[in-house]
Amino acid sequence: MTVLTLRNLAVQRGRRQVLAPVDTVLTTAGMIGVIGPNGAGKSTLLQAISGLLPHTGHWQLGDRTPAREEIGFLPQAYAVKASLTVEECVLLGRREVLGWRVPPGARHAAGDVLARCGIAHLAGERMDRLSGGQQQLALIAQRLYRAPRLLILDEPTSALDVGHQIEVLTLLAQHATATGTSILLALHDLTLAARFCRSLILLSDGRLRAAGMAGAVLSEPAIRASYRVAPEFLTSRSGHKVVVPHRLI
Ligand SMILES: Nc1ncnc2c1ncn2[C@@H]1O[C@H](COP(=O)(O)OP(=O)(O)OP(=O)(O)O)[C@@H](O)[C@H]1O
Repeated sequence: MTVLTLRNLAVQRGRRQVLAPVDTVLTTAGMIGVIGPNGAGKSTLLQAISGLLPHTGHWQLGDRTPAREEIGFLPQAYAVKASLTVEECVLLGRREVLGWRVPPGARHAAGDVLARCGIAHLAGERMDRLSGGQQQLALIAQRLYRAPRLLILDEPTSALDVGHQIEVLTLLAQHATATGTSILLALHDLTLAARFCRSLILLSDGRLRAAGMAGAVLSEPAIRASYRVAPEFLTSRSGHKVVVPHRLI
């Protein structure tokens, strides 16, 4: 069982501390979700762990901090302008290993990842002619193809329809279990977070509000204080927790 340790991880942007020291230890069995309202510091935390933002404090996975090349990071949705095909985009995920000559086995493996992401039919399409959601699926496929030790995804389902949200989160959870990859991802949908993440980190106003097992983090007082909504908790027919936010009155 791998453990993610964050020790006083903090980020300063200019004169402002946008992330106050985060100090917690979580098991990475199952996915770890990072939740919190807009501007809470989710992207900041993920970018700091990815090595893209200078930070103070320390973090490690297991008994060491992984090198940059062992981390796969997918930033929040952005438009891809490159005139690459989807297959080429996926293959670029392992460019350092493959070089510019792509053996047939590598193309086969890329095709397999595209099929698992449900977009094998888009392999020959140009990235810059895809919809936002299709681009997001292609970029997730690229990160999976890269197969890093730690996969960090910033709102990977933000542009996806409900069917693809479930498909991608199921795929990521299976990938984590099958390969032992640790996955850390920011999510806005609390019902999806409850269903797919074993552990959660809840941030608001640049501070850690709660961390631990998903069921404990998604408490009425924590959600009320962080999101300023009154949550109603239901249980779906399949036994999953459903979080319905209501306006505070
Ligand atoms: N480039 C920047 N320069 C200065 N401050 C920034 C910059 N980017 C983000 N911030 C500030 O850092 C704080 C945390 O932002 P962050 O993007 O981490 O929030 P978030 O939880 O990911 O929000 P969202 O859900 O809206 O994506 C915000 O107050 C934001 O204004």
